Amino acid sequence: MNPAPLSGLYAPSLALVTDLYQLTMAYGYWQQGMQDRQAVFHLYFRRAPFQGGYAVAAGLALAVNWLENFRFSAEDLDYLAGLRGSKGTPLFPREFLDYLRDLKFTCDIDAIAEGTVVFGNEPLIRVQGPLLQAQLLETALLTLVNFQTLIATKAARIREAAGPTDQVLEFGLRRAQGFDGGLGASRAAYLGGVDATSNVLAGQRYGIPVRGTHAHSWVQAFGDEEKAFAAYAQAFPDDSVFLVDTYDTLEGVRHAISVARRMRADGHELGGIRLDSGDLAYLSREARALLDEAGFPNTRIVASNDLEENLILSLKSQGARIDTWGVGTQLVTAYNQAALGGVYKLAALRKADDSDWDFTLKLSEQLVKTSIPGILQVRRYLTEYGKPRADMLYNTAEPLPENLTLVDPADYTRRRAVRPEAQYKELLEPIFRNGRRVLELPTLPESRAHAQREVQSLDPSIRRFLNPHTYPVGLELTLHDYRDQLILEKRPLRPA
Ligand SMILES: Nc1ncnc2c1ncn2[C@@H]1O[C@H](COP(=O)(O)OP(=O)(O)OP(=O)(O)O)[C@@H](O)[C@H]1O
Ligand SMILES: O=P(O)(O)OC[C@H]1O[C@H](OP(=O)(O)OP(=O)(O)O)[C@H](O)[C@@H]1O
Ligand SMILES: O=C(O)c1cccnc1
Repeated sequence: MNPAPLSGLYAPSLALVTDLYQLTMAYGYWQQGMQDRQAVFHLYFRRAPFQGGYAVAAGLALAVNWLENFRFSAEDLDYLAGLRGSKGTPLFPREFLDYLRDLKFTCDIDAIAEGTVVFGNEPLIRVQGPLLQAQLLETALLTLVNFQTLIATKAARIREAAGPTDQVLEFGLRRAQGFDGGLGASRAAYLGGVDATSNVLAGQRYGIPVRGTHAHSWVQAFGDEEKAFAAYAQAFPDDSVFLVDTYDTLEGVRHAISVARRMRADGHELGGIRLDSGDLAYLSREARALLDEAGFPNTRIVASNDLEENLILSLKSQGARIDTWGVGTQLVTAYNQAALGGVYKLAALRKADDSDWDFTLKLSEQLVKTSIPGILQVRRYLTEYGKPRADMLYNTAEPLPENLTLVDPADYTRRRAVRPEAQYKELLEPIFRNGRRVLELPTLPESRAHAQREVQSLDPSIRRFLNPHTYPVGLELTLHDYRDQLILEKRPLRPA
């Protein structure tokens, strides 16, 4: 189960998941007769989130699902017909709305597979097609890819801290940014590396394994911890994890052990205990000792309480004996970085007489924020062991020189020569041609497995949380020179 069916939580048509200005620009292009000029847009972010060294690309399957359902329904058009400008006249004439009604999606889309590690300035999605259509895709593509990539990256960091063998459970729904935030976060968190979610709707929609323990209310409802545990064990004799901190954590562990003994006499094993407050390092060590002494070395210790990657690392360094991490708020809200600042920029436009491309850029006072012109591809060079070594952005509309040089877009004096024999792969792959999907997308578990291999293939210096190394992403020299020339042409010469 991969793309979300566009039903239930959503309206049947989602073309109105956009900003008004996309539609006003679309109308303007149509009025000017520019609607079918071929255009190229790139979707990319400038800096990896969480001050980290990488991001995990995510959201493509949701974007594909949205694109395959892209159409303006009768209700959408009725609504747009009712919009008025400040003088009270209709914003959009009927002829334009008829045009939207008959609009067929015909773009070519290339994208980087979900789960791939990506870096600043790299197009995750490249859209080539009629200007009006390509413009209309901006907002929804950004909404989907920014959030999914943000949360998948956070999950990958939490997975990194927990290590390959601990279990990581996502418990965030109650603290998420609404139903849709919770659903999307559960998907992205699974893709990024958590093992399961407590979010049942995400389980149903995406096939993510669902897991859980019980709340304090369960214990409170019985008033007596042992009775509460025994009752839970009666309901789920082979699937019980007892929350032991309602009154006194270590007393709670003793009560759990006493119930676990009775369960064993009946042929069942206690799955685990959960700690949700207090000093998790100390309490988990003490709990482990009590469980081991009592003959329950395989009973798992789950911890929760505002956990995130740095806290997990700290708990591990304190010798915590936690083997299952329940992570909610910090993961699904990407607590320390509210959003990924991905952008969608026009990079090429056919000339009015269709004779050639004009490559376009958006200037900025800061060079790093100036966009990159061209019809870009991302080429990833690999070490002899197949690990990422450096990425090159190049313009596919121009011939590549024989000797390739990468130029750091933030500092043109930093360059690397590409060895001619270096192995590489092209990251942007065709997803749509002329509006038709040409690639079977991987399933969500396949993308998740890909993400884990990808993150592990990065050098630890790039994966670390504190001051990670910058992975080299360079512009191919002729692209760099061309961009520089365009910047100089466009930048006004100010008086000294
Ligand atoms: N050994 C530890 N080292 C660092 N941080 C810890 C340690 N143990 C717990 N924490 C974290 O400290 C924060 C505060 O936990 P603590 O249980 O003291 O307060 P609390 O959440 O207010 O407790 P309660 O749920 O009882 O109100 C949580 O994020 C928790 O995960
Ligand atoms: O801390 P988070 O990372 O967000 O993980 C989710 C939290 O949600 C629950 O607490 P809550 O107080 O809502 O309910 P409970 O403790 O009674 O289950 C759970 O016990 C976790 O502490
Ligand atoms: O199952 C759990 O333990 C759980 C679920 C949601 C939030 N906190 C904990």
